Amino acid sequence: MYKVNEVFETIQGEASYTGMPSIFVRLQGCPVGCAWCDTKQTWDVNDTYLVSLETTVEKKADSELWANASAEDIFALFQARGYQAKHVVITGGEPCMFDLNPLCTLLHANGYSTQIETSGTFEILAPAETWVTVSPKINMRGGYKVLTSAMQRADEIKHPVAMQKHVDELEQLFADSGVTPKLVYLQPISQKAKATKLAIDTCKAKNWRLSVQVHKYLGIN
Ligand SMILES: C[S@@+](CC[C@H](N)C(=O)[O-])C[C@H]1O[C@@H](n2cnc3c(N)ncnc32)[C@H](O)[C@@H]1O
Ligand SMILES: Nc1nc2[nH]cc(C(=O)O)c2c(=O)[nH]1
Ligand code: SF4
Ligand SMILES: [Mg+2]
Repeated sequence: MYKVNEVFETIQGEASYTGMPSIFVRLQGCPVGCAWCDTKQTWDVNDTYLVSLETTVEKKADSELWANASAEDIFALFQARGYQAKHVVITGGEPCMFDLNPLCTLLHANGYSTQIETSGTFEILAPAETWVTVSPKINMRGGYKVLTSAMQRADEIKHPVAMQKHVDELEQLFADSGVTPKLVYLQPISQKAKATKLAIDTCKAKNWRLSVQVHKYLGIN
């Protein structure tokens, strides 16, 4: 069973798939502890907040409510809701705390493409066709380390930045892991002007790409 915080249909707002109509499945639970995390409501799994899957879909605001659901339950929900998007983004929380093979395999068999948003701190259990976005978490409170296997599996790296230290840590990770990723995105933390300038200047200098969380500028999910 997967622990589901929310399911919604929107436009992917980050990195290579920006602009792609997508169904988001946000899973509950994350021990990594990024100070600037924009989804802190997904960190804890509290049995007091266990609800039905329907309830999580009808959320009007971020909350810690979550539901147990199988891959089949989640797919049935897409059909019941009449979602039209054919790309599914599995995020969290930290989705790689779950075995994502059953969900991705079922979705691929039904004509969907899949993408995972992960911190790279847990083994990635998903089919080869799944697009993997690793947003490596370096020196966060929870003390988790980015796995070299995650760096090797990544189709793209997306790194939130607010200060030069974050850029330096990323380059150190590339050196330590021996992985030189093909696609590197810098994402300004929380749309701050200083973070955005740093990201643009660094992208120009290193031939990396900018990812600006388009959904936040648009005021949509
Ligand atoms: C909320 S995380 C969930 C998936 C997974 N735990 C991870 O960190 O990749 C989804 C994406 O949002 C990014 N993110 C979280 N808070 C952010 C913020 N305040 N500003 C910019 N990006 C942020 C993360 O780095 C990650 O790329
Ligand atoms: N529109 C939209 N795009 C996103 N890309 C990654 C997101 C995430 O929270 O993982 C996200 C999100 O929450 N909304
Ligand atoms: S790893 Fe992802 S969900 Fe977990 S705290 Fe960091 S940004 Fe938030
Ligand atoms: Mg988000």
